[in-house]
Amino acid sequence: MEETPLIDFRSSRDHQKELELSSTSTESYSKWSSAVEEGITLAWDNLSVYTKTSRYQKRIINGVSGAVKAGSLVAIMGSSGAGKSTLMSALAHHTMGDTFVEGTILINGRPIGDYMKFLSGFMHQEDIFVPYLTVREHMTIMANLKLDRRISSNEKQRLINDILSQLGLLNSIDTRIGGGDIEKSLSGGEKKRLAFATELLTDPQVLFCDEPTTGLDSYSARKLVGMMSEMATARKTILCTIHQPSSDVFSMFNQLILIADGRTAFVGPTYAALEFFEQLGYLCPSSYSPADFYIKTLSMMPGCEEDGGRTAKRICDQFVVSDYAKEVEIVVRYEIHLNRNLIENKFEIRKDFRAVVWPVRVFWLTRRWFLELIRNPSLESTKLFQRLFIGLIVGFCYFGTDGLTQKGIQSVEGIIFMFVTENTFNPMYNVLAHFPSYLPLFLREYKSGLYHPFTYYISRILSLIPSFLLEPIIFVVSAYWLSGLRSAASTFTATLLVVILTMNVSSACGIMFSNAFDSVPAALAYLVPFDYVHMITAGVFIRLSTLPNVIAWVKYLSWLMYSTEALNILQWKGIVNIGCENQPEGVPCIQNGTQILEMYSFSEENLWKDVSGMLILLISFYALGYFFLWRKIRRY
Ligand SMILES: Nc1ncnc2c1ncn2[C@@H]1O[C@H](COP(=O)(O)OP(=O)(O)OP(=O)(O)O)[C@@H](O)[C@H]1O
Repeated sequence: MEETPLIDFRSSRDHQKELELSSTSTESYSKWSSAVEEGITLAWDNLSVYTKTSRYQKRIINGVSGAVKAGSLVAIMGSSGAGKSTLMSALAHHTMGDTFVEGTILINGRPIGDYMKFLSGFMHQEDIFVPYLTVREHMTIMANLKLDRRISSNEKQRLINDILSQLGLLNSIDTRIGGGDIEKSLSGGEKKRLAFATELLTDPQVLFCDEPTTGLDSYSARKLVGMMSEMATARKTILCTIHQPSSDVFSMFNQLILIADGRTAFVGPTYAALEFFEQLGYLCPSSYSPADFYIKTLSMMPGCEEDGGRTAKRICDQFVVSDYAKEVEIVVRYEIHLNRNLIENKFEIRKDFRAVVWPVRVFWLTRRWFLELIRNPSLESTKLFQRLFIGLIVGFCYFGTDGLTQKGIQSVEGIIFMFVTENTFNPMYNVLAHFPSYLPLFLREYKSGLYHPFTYYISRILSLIPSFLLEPIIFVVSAYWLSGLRSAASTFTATLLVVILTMNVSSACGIMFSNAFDSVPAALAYLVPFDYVHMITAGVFIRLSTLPNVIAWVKYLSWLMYSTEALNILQWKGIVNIGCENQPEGVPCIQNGTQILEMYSFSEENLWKDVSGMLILLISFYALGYFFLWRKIRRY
């Protein structure tokens, strides 16, 4: 394959000395890297980015062109709101659903596309982690999701230790990442470095970093940018939006893109920007750092927007006709030429890469969610204790119930009601926040190609399965024997299975609702009336045969009805000797289980129908839950 000739638009000038840094140790991991080791030139032409809502459309980036070649460490600078993040997201193919991009973006002559997920890394401005994981756990899980499956565990650990040590995080390897109420956790700067470390795992060819130094002290910022500079010397292409870098940090960037109000004010070597500003009559005072000077000159200070705007416009207009713009134009035209003439692109994405197989991906994700679940005290341990407590209260309240007496019938019905409702409403509301709470993390990881939404969905559900089993077991075991229900082991086991199924259907219904709506309050607003309909049609509060036709069909969608009927059958089937002692005169005496079942319009024959009905609902709720999740992510 022929080597793509790269045009060096710095070659015509005496530019600053390249930093003589030893080749980065991340190079040694590129054996299994997801892209082959060739330089990447990124070029964009007439690029505009819009946001569009139903009510308005706004142009954020305004027909800009530019190019960045392999080995560049690029600072994208401009005042707040100038469009830096938007430009970088567009170049990284990382735009959100309400944003659309017009124009050409090419990587070595190839239009950018979904393949960017495998070629590039993206470090976001705001870090999102699973707070209950330690640094080691986070990195291990990420390595197992991102890296080639042929890399051994030992190699992965070596790579992780190496990256963490370069970023000064080795001492914190067993510290929880933290956030919220976790006491011992990483500092903001350490989290930033951890986010960078996560991106380094795959040794990407192009790295986009949105304000990587924000929140770092000057030493850490220098160290981080120093690492990026080393990567650039290894032919990586790195773009960073950056705010107020110190002079020595700024001097490590060899390319500069200045943005003002969505337009390009400068693209070219960092050393040349001062010269360009000087040509236009803007001299950097000796007391100013160049970075501050550019921002100040281009910014629209409150109260002086008009003047600032005029200055920025003039600089942008002058840049378009400058020699610097012409040099950029040469690279852009060359890339477009490669594209038009279908010249073979000089990189093959994932040529030798063997991705982790699906079940292994599910395993690592499930492990992550499970760790989060068991370590979050507000979730699992509290819930298990609560179930034990309520189970014991139910058991003591109905202590020693004798189902073979007239009074006992009502108690048994009360216990069944508690078994059904306690395993319906609590679990259903408990899972409502489960999916929305990690939606931002999921969207970010999904967009970076880490996994398919289905993998995420399955793993989140699998991580809940232990509690979906443990909770009803604790509840039934603590309540069943105390309350004096039928003592046959087979009846107890069947009751336990029905209750477990009930809890699982309820949770699946909660998961469906949590994915169908954008927030927990919105989901609750619809779930509460939904629950009422199902509760009324459960058969306890109304004889099912008397339901008006218009609503009678709902009972077939009510797992509360299936569960109540199944538990009634288990308690009353075959019971023939209910005593009528002390029954007041004139009050009818119920003598056997069949009469009780008939009283609620239940049938002894329906046990398997009830179980099947619940299984069908379980599968349907999970399927609909996934459909709603899939529909939701299409908006982003
Ligand atoms: N999805 C969006 N919907 C509406 N406006 C948006 C959207 N994204 C960005 N903008 C607007 O576009 C402009 C540029 O935003 P952007 O985040 O790119 O700026 P920035 O230069 O990175 O700013 P900062 O340095 O403060 O992060 C801002 O005025 C912002 O409010």
